[in-house]
Formats: sequence, C-alpha cells, structure tokens
Amino acid sequence: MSNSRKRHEALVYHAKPKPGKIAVVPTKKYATQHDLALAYSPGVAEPCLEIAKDKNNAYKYTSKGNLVAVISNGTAVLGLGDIGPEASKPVMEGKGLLFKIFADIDVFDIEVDATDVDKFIETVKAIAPTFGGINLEDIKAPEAFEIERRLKEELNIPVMHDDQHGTAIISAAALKNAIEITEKDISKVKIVVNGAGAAAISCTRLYLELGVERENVIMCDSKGVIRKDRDNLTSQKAEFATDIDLNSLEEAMINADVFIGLSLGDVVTPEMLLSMAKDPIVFAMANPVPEINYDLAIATRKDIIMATGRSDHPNQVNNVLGFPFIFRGALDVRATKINEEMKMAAVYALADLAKKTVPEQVNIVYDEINLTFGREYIIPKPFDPRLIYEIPPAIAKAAIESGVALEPIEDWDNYRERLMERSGSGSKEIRLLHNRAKSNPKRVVFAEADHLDVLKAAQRVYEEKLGTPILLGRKDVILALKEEIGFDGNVPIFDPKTDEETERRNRFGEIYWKNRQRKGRTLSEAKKLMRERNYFAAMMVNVGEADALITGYSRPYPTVVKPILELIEKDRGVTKIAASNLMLTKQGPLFLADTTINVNPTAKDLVKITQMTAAFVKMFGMKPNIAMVSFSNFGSSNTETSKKISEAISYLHRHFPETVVDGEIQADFALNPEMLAKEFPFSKLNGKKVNALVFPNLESANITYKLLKQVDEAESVGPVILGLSKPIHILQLGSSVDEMVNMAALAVVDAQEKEKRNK
Ligand SMILES: NC(=O)C1=CN([C@@H]2O[C@H](COP(=O)(O)OP(=O)(O)OC[C@H]3O[C@@H](n4cnc5c(N)ncnc54)[C@H](OP(=O)(O)O)[C@@H]3O)[C@@H](O)[C@H]2O)C=CC1
Ligand SMILES: CC(=O)C(=O)O
Ligand SMILES: [Mg+2]
Repeated sequence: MSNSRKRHEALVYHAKPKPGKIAVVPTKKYATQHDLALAYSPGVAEPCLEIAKDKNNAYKYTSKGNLVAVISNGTAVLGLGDIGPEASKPVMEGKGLLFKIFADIDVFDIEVDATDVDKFIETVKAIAPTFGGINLEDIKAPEAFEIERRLKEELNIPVMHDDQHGTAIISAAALKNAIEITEKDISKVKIVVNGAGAAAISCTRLYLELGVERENVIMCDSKGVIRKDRDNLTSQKAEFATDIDLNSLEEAMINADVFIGLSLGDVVTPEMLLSMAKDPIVFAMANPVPEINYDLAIATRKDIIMATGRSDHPNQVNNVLGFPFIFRGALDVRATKINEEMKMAAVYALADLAKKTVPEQVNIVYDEINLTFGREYIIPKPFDPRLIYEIPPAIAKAAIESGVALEPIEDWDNYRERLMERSGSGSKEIRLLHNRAKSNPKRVVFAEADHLDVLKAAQRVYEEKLGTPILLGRKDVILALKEEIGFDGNVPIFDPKTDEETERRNRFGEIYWKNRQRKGRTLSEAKKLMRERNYFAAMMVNVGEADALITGYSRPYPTVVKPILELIEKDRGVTKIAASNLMLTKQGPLFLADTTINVNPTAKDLVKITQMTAAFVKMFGMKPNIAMVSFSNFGSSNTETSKKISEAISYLHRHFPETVVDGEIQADFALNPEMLAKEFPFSKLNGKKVNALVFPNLESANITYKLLKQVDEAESVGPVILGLSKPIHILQLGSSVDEMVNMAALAVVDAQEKEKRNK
C-alpha cells in the first residue's frame, strides 16, 4: 500500500464511524426507574457515605480498582517529539484500547497542558483519587525522571512511566533471549545505546541489572557520544558517560555486539551495521519509524537479530507487551508501587514464555506456519493469549514477596482462572476439561501424526501434560516435522506399514480375525488390514496398548467411522451409537445431538440419544437439562415427529424421572426461561437453564450445529461419538489444532470415566 493510502486509511479509522477509539460503557442495569434510583440519587448516597467513612471502600463500590489514568503532556510523543497535549490524544486513546483488550483494564486518557514539572505533578496528584494506577506516557526527559520519582513517592497507588519501565522490561527480555541465541556472554557484550532520553536511560539501567557491564555501554544523544568531558550533562546522562575516545555513533558502532535505538527514525546506515561484530543484535525501537528500516537491515546483515517497535515485522519490541499485564498484576494485589522486583519478575516471565510452544491461534493471527524460539521470534507476540495468565501472576507474586501488596493473593489457581475469564481466553468448560485431563493423563494415539497440524496438536497435548501422545504415521515424516516444530518430547512413534511392526500387525490381525471370521474375513486379509493406520490404532486401544484414539483429520468422516465400528464394540446397553457437539455459544455451552449419525431416530433411539447426551454433559462437570426440540410445543401439532418425541418423553419421565428432560418444545421456548415459565409452567424444564438440545432428525441437528458455528462463531467440540466402549474420537476433516487438542483432552477424560466405571 502506498504511503498516501496508509495515511488516508489511518485517518478514516480514527474519524469513522465515531471520532476516537474509546468510550465509557455502563456496567450496571439502567433500564427502569428503579435501576436509576439505585445508580443515582437517592441510592448512590449509600456508597458515598461508606467511602467517606473509609477511603478503601472506593475499591469496593466504584471502578477505581480497575481504572488506570494514561497521562501525558505531549512532550515526547512516540518519536514525533513535542507535539503538545491535544496531538498526543490519539496515542493515549490507543494505549487505553490496548489496556482494555489485552488486560481488561479501563482507562481514562488525560492530556495535561503543563510542561512545568511542579504544575504537572500537582495536576496528577489532584486527580489521583479517581484511579487505581497511573501510567505516565510520552513525557520527555529529563522532566520525566523527576515527575515519576516524585509521584511514586507522594502517591500510594502504582505509578509507572511506561516509556521508561515498560520499554525496559520488554527490551531486557528480548535482549536476554537474543544474547542466548547468539551464544554471547552478557557480561562481555558491547552495547551502543542511541538516545539518552526517558526510554534509553531506564532501559540501560535495567540491562545493567541483568548483567551488562557499565564500561561496555556507549550512549549517544542528538549531539553524538556522551563523553565524560562533555559540558552540561544531566545527571542521568552522566551515569553513562564514557572516557573512551569516541565521538560519533558511526565510530561507536564499530565492533559493537548490540545496538539499542530509542531516538529517531533513519539515523543508522547500512555501513554502520556492516561495521558491527558477528551476529549483531539490533533493536531499532523508535516509533513509528525505526532507526533503520527492517528490510534494509536484514538485507545488509544475514547474521543479524533484528527487532523494531512496529507490529509489521518479526520481533516487535514494544511496551504494548508490558503495560497491560504489569498493571493487571499490580492492581490485582493492590500494589502500592511497581518496584524493581516486579520489573525483574516480568522480564523473566516474558523471556521464558518466548521459549514455550506457541498456541496455534497466535500462528493464525500472525499468518505464520509455526513460530518457534529463534532469531525471528525472541519475544512473545502481543496477541498471545497466554500473556494474560503468565505475566500478571509473576508480577503479583513479586509484589507480595517484596511487601508492597495490600491484598495478597492466596489461591493462585483461582487467580489464573479469573485472568483467563477476563480475557475470554478459552471457555470455562474447555478449561475444566483440560484440568480434568491433566489430573490423570492417558496415552492418546494420534493416528495421523505425519500431518503438521496433527503433530502440533500432539505437541500441545504433551507440553500441556493433557496426555501422553503416541504418534502413528510415516516415521521419517514425523521425525522431520518434529524437528521443524521443535517438538523434542521423547514419545513413541509407530509406522504400521513397516517391517518393525510385523509382530504387532500379526497379533492385532489375529484378534480382529477371531471376531470377524464369520463375517467373511480371512486371516491374511485381517493381518493386511492392520497396515491401515485406523485399524492399527483402534487395535492398540482394544488390546490396551493405548488408552484413547483420535483420528479423522485427513479423511472424510464416514470412511473413518467404518473401521472404528468394525473394531470397537458398543457400550453396554447401547444398540446404536450417536454423536453430539458441544457448542460454546455467546449464551453459554449448548450440547446438540444427534449431529452426525442417525438420520431419522425412532422414539427408542431418542431415549438412548438423550441418555448418552446426559452422560456426555456430565463429563464437563455440568448437570444436564435437556430439551427435545421441534417446531411445535407439547403436542400442539399431531405429526409423526411430535408423536415420537412425546413417546420418548413419556418413557423417560416414567422410567427415569431424575433425568431433566422435556418436549417437544420449540427452540426459543427451550432457551428462554421467561417465555417458558409464562406459557408452560408445568414443564420439567421450568426454572432450569437448558444446556442440551436433542433433535428429531439429523438434518435439523446438523444444520443447527453448522449454523451456530458460522453465524454465532461458536467454538465447537465434536462431533463426539457417543456409545462406544472405548474412548475413540473422530475429528472433522481438516480440524484446527485447537479443535484437536480439545478432542484429545476429551478423549483423556472419556478414558478416565471408562476406567472408573470398569473398576
Ligand atoms: N518501542 C517502544 O516500545 C518504545 C519506543 N520509544 C521510542 O524511543 C524514542 C525516544 O522516546 P523517549 O525516550 O520517550 O523520548 P525523549 O524525548 O525522552 O528522548 C529522546 C532522546 O532521543 C535523542 N535523540 C534525538 N535525536 C537523536 C539523534 N539523531 N541521535 C541520537 N539521539 C537522538 C534525544 O537526544 P537529546 O537528549 O540530545 O535531546 C533524547 O535523548 C521515540 O522514538 C519513541 O517512539 C519509546 C518508548 C517505547
Ligand atoms: C511505544 C511507545 O510508547 C512509544 O513509542 O512512545
Ligand atoms: Mg510512549
């Protein structure tokens, strides 16, 4: 896109449909006169009086505890310089947006017309009672240092100048990892820091804490190298002044290992990069234009580790990765400060996170096949959903341990759970399923492990300790893919077609033949069949060499179902299998059945489908409330459908009165408790939240599940086959990595349940 198109697009984005990027949203009901009498006068007087008695009650009755001020005077806006408070507002609104989307923190952006240090401090102090924390932004050095120091001293809520410490934390984590990748020694690396402002000074201070030696740092400002013999140095610049005889950035760069740019765009040349030492680390962090263009830098040095502050290239070293999560951790324990211990905890947590396997959704957001720790991925990506539950706990812990937390956390599992809920990071049901799987992991065969996404799912299952994967497929392909994605777990690999597996194939073949000899199979045919991965995998589960199986990623559903049905017996009392989907809708979880197997179930089939669905719902720790849906309500139509549902319901009510099920009922009445109570107060579903729908036929169930997926963008687990005696689960063709991981977790829980039942 041309520069003028980009400019136009950015202006339209900010102007339309409403000017600006953030707004205030009420969090309480306000529909009735009664609501308003609580929200405002007279009801509002009560919390006022409570807070007047004790200021701490502001955390209980107002939004203070989750409200941060992003405050600037517009004197160092990005790398655009002193453009004034009004012009800084888009950046401050932007920070507000990022606080909200990444950490669910509410922000008022405040642009102050005050360049005088005392006036600025007085203004911030005067408005501080509104807020749980203060994020100072884009205030130029040296004033920024004095402003932050005094506000920290004089206020008892966390105050952080983001350009100083947010940037320091992120770049320190990235630097630590880059040094590790290049196998350099942190105490020996020679660093050139270009810029000696708020960001540069604080970043360099933190690098010293990480192990960089002061004498190995050369710092430059707009006048060149900061030498000890220069006049009128601020005390911060004097901290990093050198007595080495260097004058210009160009001279300083010769043989440097690391370049840190926190200055201005386009001030570094290719020649300067060429003069640096082997494996140079270059963080050109000026915004929006880096000190050297990314493409130019990587074209100049093949051995470079290159990062910028921008999101459109690999390695975005930008404080966006820090401030939302730093404040989240600080607010959650009511920290009175953000101290050195908390900063260092954040550095280590971020650096470590970059080394863990990246969730598939991050690969998808960034259009990457597989992000792995290395030269082009030294630091997590801002859209990584793990940041919200990995970084704040590290900060909160450090705050507690260093004695600045007024409300320490005791239940860390619960805290992580709350953090995930804040970010909408996966649903509660899925988390519960994963936790159950982790509590007693089982051996899961991945029958198509020679496919990249299946192997990625197996890797996640292994690393998240949901189960122990067993990989099936072409061994050479699996080994090559494992290497490519950095899956170094020592897990068993089986290639059913090779000579290595002759003994197993023969053994499995014989067992299979014994069951099928009267159904037209010869022994040699049976043994040959075991070369087919789904037969081989299912037999592994049958004979107890594995606990569960997931398959179907690469083949159409019916072709996978067939061998499974030939090999795996139905569960006790089951005459026909069925399938259910868990849909994670915006209204909560909803189980649908039968979504893929029985075309036109009879009344008897509907009874069985209901019972199997009820057991499936219970696997997620929920109580099943089941509606048998149709186009009519409780006999209002006399069709075959209504009759078969009514027959199924009366059987269930008579023989299984404890099952909460009713119908036939239209979907809107089933899902709207008020409508149901008004029209059908006699229904067994009255006062219950329906969480499962049993459909009269395959068309309606299948159409509903696909519609919800497309229109509601509901995440789906399944279809899950119900009624088999073994935990065997068939994927939809081309399932995503997340879907496969969820299915594997489900297979593990299914195996646990079956094990319990068979004891
Ligand atoms: N990626 C990220 O997350 C972040 C990036 N930044 C970027 O860092 C830069 C500085 O921000 P900040 O510290 O807040 O601003 P300050 O105004 O506090 O500091 C700017 C510094 O840059 C120096 N400078 C200006 N021109 C040159 C030059 N040609 N050569 C060397 N140094 C120069 C100034 O020198 P002098 O002292 O002589 O005036 C000053 O020391 C901005 O571009 C900003 O976008 C900042 C924070 C976070
Ligand atoms: C990222 C940021 O805060 C800056 O460039 O100023
Ligand atoms: Mg900034």
